[in-house]
Amino acid sequence: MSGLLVAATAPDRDVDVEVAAGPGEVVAVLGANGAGKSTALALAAGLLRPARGRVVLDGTVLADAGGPGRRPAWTPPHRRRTALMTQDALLLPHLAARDDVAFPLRARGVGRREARRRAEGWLARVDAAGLADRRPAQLSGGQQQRVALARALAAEPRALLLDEPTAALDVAAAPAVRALLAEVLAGGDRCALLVTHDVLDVVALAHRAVVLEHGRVVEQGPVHGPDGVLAAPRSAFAARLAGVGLLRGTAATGGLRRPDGTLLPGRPAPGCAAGTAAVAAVPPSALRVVPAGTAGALPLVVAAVEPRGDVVRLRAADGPGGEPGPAVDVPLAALRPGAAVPGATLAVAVDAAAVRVRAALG
Ligand SMILES: Nc1ncnc2c1ncn2[C@@H]1O[C@H](COP(=O)(O)OP(=O)(O)OP(=O)(O)O)[C@@H](O)[C@H]1O
Repeated sequence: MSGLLVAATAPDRDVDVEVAAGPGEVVAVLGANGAGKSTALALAAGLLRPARGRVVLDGTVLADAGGPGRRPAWTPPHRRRTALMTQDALLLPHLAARDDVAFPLRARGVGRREARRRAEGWLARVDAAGLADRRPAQLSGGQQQRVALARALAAEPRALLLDEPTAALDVAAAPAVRALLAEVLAGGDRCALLVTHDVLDVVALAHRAVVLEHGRVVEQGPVHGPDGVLAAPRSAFAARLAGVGLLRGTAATGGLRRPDGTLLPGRPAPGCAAGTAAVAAVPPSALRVVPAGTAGALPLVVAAVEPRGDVVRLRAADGPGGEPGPAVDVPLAALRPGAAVPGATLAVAVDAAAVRVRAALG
């Protein structure tokens, strides 16, 4: 099998994940702090030995804890054809960028001159040719990440492991590094796992996403499309990341039956049978404030008020499982006195076509 499979339990941590990336696929690994994202990458990179399960890259078993009919196996990190890039570039302080990038090549036995020549090529690849002679102290955060990416690529990995690569960068540097990653990740059959808390990284770089909670995969699917993890999330974490409200109930013809008996209009996804536990993903664009008493309107009790440019986002309280409450955007000039305060009750019309109803997570 081509691509990367991490189906393993970490030692001494309550993390037991199954994450796969096919050839050329970028998989975003999402979840709250402590969910197990970095642990999944550490298992792939060989920084942790699995207590159970295995890690396989392009059909080669990199790690196997062994078991009935399976021998234990272990490939050390530097032999794995994986490259890890973290939010801190971790460049060696005494080395010029050229020598830092040449480091993995030298470790693989490439001669000094040839390693430097190739290192310069990789620096050029990440638009950092002019930085070859500089040491880390002479580089900005964004420049350091470019050099770190060149070093990762120099190892010619089959799997790139990116742990919050844009998290430490300022608002000017992050888009440039993101664009560079998009270029590097596009095409070819090298796969990647991308840990991020940034929805822009997810939409710009990833094809699929897995969501971890307490060391387990709770949700996975494509990033894009109407039933993707962002448009139709099923976990509270993915809904919050996507800026989408999430309501619980049971699937019904024409929407979601809420515990209070009201029907939230929406489109049940294929296979989401009426009467089964379900969640509705409600983007702010699906809601519109209408005059009180409008036929079919639902009440929204404001819990939080967030100014956003020329609109104010009025958000209902979170659900019992921490699901983000649905929110409606109201143009500043259209706000009535008393509407933009916690406790206010608004009437909202729901665009059923924009609300996706999917089976609740087990
Ligand atoms: N070095 C360690 N030794 C023991 N337990 C650890 C270690 N590092 C992390 N853990 C535990 O393993 C679990 C998963 O941590 P991990 O760092 O993988 O989460 P994460 O999703 O990457 O979080 P974050 O977003 O904060 O980076 C947590 O319970 C954490 O406390």
